[in-house]
Amino acid sequence: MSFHNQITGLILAGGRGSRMGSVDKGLQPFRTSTLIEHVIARLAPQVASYAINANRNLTRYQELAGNVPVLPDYLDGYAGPLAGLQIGLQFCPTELLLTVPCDSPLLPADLAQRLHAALSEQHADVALAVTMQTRPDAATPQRQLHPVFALLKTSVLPQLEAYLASGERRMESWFKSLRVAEVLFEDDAAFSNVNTLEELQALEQPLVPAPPSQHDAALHVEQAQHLIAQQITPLDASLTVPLCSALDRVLAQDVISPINVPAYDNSAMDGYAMRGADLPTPEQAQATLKVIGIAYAGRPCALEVQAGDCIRIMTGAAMPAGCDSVLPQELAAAISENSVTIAHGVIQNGANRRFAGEDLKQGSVALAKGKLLRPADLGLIASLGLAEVSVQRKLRVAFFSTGDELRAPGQPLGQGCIYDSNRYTVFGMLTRLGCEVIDMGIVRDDPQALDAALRSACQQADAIITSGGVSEGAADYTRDILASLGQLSFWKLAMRPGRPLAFGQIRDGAHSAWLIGLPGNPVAVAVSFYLFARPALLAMMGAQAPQATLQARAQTAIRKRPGRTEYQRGIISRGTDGRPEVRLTGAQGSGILRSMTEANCIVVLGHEQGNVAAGDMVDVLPFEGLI
Ligand SMILES: Nc1nc2c(c(=O)[nH]1)N[C@H]1C(S)=C(S)[C@@H](COP(=O)(O)OP(=O)(O)OC[C@H]3O[C@@H](n4cnc5c(N)ncnc54)[C@H](O)[C@@H]3O)O[C@H]1N2
Ligand code: MOO
Ligand SMILES: [Mg+2]
Repeated sequence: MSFHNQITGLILAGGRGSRMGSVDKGLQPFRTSTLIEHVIARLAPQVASYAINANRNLTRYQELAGNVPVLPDYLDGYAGPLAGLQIGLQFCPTELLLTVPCDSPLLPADLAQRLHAALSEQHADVALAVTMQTRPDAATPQRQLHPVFALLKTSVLPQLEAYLASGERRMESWFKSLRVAEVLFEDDAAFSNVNTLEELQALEQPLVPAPPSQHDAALHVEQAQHLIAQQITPLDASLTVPLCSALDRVLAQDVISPINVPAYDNSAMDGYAMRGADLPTPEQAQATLKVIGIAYAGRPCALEVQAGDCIRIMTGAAMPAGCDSVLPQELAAAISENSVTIAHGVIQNGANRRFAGEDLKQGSVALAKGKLLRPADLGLIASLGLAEVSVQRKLRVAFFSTGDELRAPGQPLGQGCIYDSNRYTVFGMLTRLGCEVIDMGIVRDDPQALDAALRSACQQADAIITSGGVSEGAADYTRDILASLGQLSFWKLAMRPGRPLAFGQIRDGAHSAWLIGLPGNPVAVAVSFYLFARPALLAMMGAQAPQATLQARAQTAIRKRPGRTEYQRGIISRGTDGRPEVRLTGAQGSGILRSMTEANCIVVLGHEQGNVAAGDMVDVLPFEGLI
């Protein structure tokens, strides 16, 4: 049996938040949501189900987590984490309970898996996370226990209850009475918890932009993305287009609903509209109502029902005066030409009535500026009666490949030459992003040719995407020309593939354009486009389109060197237990484009991460929706 099925998660959110001014920590805003939502996103894939231990705002927690159990302490007076553990163990439906605090939003994705392995191997009662921390006052790293990150057997509950009954409340000293397995985690930051609002702010801004003098330092992926996001502002250019031309474009203004949707109360079923007051009581068992008229969608019935009356009604027809409930016709006990019989208990008072404005209220924001318009968005705008919509003008993006060895498909291939594939990958990605593309072909490895091509692109385009010539070879000129025409922001990244990438802005006369110089290797082109060109272009469009990662279990071990982020081509599928699992597509060389076409996702292995064992959870970026 997979370890997931044996583990119930418990998020400890029952503290006073004293050092944060007594706020409810789990509900504090963090990045785009709340602390606890980040914890849930990390914990949920690792466990069969989870509950929250909270002592305040119970309904709010329930709403955020989608109706998971929210358990207040059994002991009174904010008795600390052991009180949370007690109620968690009492509730726990599985053999094992995994606790995590609500204020550690970066908790490890492989926490459950690694604690579980140690617990089983060492036949322990509890497995705890440990990291090595170097404190300013100590010369060597010290072992730091994280007792709130614990995997426990539920069989320890009687021991915990006896300990609490003796008046004890300290967690670490209780653990001393148990068989404990300690598991060393490398990434200390994953256990960072937030005690003060200052710490929260510090965690919100972990990305320190590199100073301009450090162009040559290899930036972390997140630092580079942060620099791009800091520098790019949306173009201020919109136009009004007919609805059918707005698909895949970015909304330039909020769409405000001019009407209530639906505009009037109506029926959700074909059946009989009636007064809920006429439904039979248990004593009556049945009631027979007189059918006095018929209501169609688009043809309302003007009659008003009196006690004992009903009106035959079609789905979407306006509710007739006096009616508040609809009996679906298949639930009637008997139907004759002029009457319908209803048994007790088949519908509730108010059933099957759609209220005016239940979808959208007049004057409310139906869609927010920045939305990338998908088919359902067009439908929603149409449902408001709007035939046109204000969208961002299409981004104009010029692109070309660089390299003396490149030949266009369809041309003969000379000695030492290869076909230009990057331009077609880039064309596809730009087109999918809804850009107006300007294909400038192949440019030779020649500084003058490159200078001329970039100036011409700058005259025509908002952004320029090139490939090749950004590394340190004798024929790699892109960075130098970029620097001579404007400003190079950074070029070297701690990632693979895609180590070199030139990002900056160039000017020619009154025109300026952002330049993203992708590396030449074909897989590096695709990966770098995803990670840097896509967010940069979307930011220029003013679009809100975050990349969604998900987690999957690695089917095999993956080799990974800490100190750079790696992106490996993978195939994600549903495992025999119904959960996502991922395998690599084979050789990962950055020139092997075939393994990119075989893949349906990229496995993202974080900067600090080391080797991945088979069965570990890894982050995955699905291609669907990206390219
Ligand atoms: N001494 C070092 N050499 C290299 C390093 C390094 O750190 N030190 N980095 C390697 C990495 S990683 C990459 S990625 C490449 C990046 O190279 P460039 O951006 O300078 O690109 P080129 O040198 O022009 O070409 C590299 C490679 O890609 C092929 N290529 C180029 N354009 C296309 C195209 N349009 N279609 C298909 N294939 C293309 C080209 O023929 C080369 O094989 O540098 C490494 N070197
Ligand atoms: O960035 Mo390179 O793609 O590792 O060859
Ligand atoms: Mg090169």
